[in-house]
Amino acid sequence: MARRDLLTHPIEWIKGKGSSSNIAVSSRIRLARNLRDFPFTHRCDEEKLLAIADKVKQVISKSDLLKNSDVIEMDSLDPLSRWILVERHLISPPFASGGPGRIAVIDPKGVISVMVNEEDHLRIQVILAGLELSEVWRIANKVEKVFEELNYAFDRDFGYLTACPTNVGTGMRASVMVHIPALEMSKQVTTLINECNRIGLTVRGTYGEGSDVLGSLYQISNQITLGLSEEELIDKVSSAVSQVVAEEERARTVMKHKLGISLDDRIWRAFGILCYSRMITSKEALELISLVKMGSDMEITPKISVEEWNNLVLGVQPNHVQVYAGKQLSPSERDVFRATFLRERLKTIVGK
Ligand SMILES: Nc1ncnc2c1ncn2[C@@H]1O[C@H](COP(=O)(O)OP(=O)(O)OP(=O)(O)O)[C@@H](O)[C@H]1O
Repeated sequence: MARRDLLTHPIEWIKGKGSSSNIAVSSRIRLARNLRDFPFTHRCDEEKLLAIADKVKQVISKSDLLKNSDVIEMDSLDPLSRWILVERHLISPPFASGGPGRIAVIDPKGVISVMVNEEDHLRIQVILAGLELSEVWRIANKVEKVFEELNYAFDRDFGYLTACPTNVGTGMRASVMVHIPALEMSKQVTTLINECNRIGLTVRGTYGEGSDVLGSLYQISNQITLGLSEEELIDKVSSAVSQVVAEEERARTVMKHKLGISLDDRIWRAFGILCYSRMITSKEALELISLVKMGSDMEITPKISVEEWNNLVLGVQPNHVQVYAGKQLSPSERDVFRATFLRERLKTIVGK
């Protein structure tokens, strides 16, 4: 796939259709599965990794659900294109380093993506907008069935066997990306993280384990995979996220009462910088976009739809900027390009 096509390939979650999607941006389930007849990926030589990839490709070619998907060999993509897939949440950052037998399978709607030969032989991922883990689970289950003929490594006592013991059991991580600027501004995030940890959930940065939080986007997911059923884990994450959504809404109302005009001023200043700056880093842009989105939700600044917001968030990421520009840019040229991109996009949004 050409780089430009990677940017125009549909991705369902960007559209923002789904419950509470102004705060619960996207729901994701990933299932880790391994093939019984092969060692875990870190113990496989190149020949075995390629054999796994071949088996997966054969199954895909026969599957009604997946046969029209793009099957992308990581090593056939240049690094920039790989990072576009990461920024769009279709593959994980470690997978972008490529390697033999590493393929990404992406369905035409951009709902399903499967990483082959990541930490596990198969990492099945489904993402939809909003707090929609049950629907995501329904789809993930169907994808899981497609690959079942490859004979999953499964133990009657432990469940699905995975390369990292923390995933043994269901092999499932159910996560929801939440946009919580008001909880951040009112310094309630540490309490939220502690509360989540206490009930067996974990809070991660925007791009998963070990990544930074960008533009107040946090990922809440199950920590344990053993001892509870998939449905129980999904219920646990869903009800915690519903509470977080309610707390974020409450924090916004309290902030509006407490800060009044100074909150309006802060949000309008963010809006002004996005509309008029001539150079801007991705970090600053994401922080300001986050404030302006909250301002739009609170009817302080002009309406920005969830889809427009998601496109702004993706569009300011370093690799997206590079591809939009169509040529290699230095970091400061990127900042100039990003500022121009934002001015133009916001003009269109405000002019609607
Ligand atoms: N709710 C979500 N919406 C969109 N993208 C998500 C969501 N949750 C996770 N991701 C993306 O999935 C990728 C992997 O995230 P993370 O490392 O947390 O999960 P994992 O690979 O399932 O976990 P593990 O650490 O157990 O291997 C990241 O790029 C992250 O952006």
